[in-house]
Amino acid sequence: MVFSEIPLEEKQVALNKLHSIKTELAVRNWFPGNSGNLSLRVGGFSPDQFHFAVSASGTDKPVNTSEEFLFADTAGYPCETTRLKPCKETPIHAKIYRMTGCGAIFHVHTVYNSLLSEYYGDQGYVPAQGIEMIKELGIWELNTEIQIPVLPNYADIPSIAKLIPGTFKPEIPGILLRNHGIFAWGRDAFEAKHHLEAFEFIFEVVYRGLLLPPRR
Ligand SMILES: CSCCC(=O)C(=O)COP(=O)(O)O
Ligand SMILES: [Zn+2]
Repeated sequence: MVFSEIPLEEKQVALNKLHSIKTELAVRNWFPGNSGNLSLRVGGFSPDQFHFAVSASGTDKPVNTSEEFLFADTAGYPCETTRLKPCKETPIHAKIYRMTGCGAIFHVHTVYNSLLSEYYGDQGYVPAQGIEMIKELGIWELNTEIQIPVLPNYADIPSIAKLIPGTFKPEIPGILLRNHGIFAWGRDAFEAKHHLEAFEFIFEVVYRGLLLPPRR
């Protein structure tokens, strides 16, 4: 489907949805220092052609303006005339859409995801086991260990995007950038938010668990 064929109504619904999620996550202080970005796919999907609404770069997320989002194409380029620039991590969003066919991707920097991605960065994943919240990622095996991939935090974002296929685990709807933040995705905005919340809960449990003294 070409961009102009996507109904205006669908585009407006996507923008409204992203705006309300942005507001909700900002209240939790999940966008400190202008960090983080959000995207939501619109129209049909094929790995070679899709479009998504994405945060404009450098916006102060807790502040509401009329210039928060724009639409980008498969390559991450704007597909409309706008003075806004897509977020710096748009090539990562585009790569995740291409690989997963998901419907929404949310990226946040938090203290827990930053600390754990650095702590476990050398081994390339954050391990988590026996935490009930893992079920919210759609993984129901009892006491299973999940491994949340950690990618290097290169300054050149397309170089990070190229590494995604090598670390991608279809059962884990998220990846970390080392000492940077998480990208969590889902079939739609509801599921992506749900996954993001589950990851952040898991990170807090893992982090706090590392601080507990050994049992006597
Ligand atoms: C401390 S923010 C550095 C850029 C970044 O990682 C981010 O998530 C925000 O980038 P944007 O282009 O969306 O402003
Ligand atoms: Zn970031």
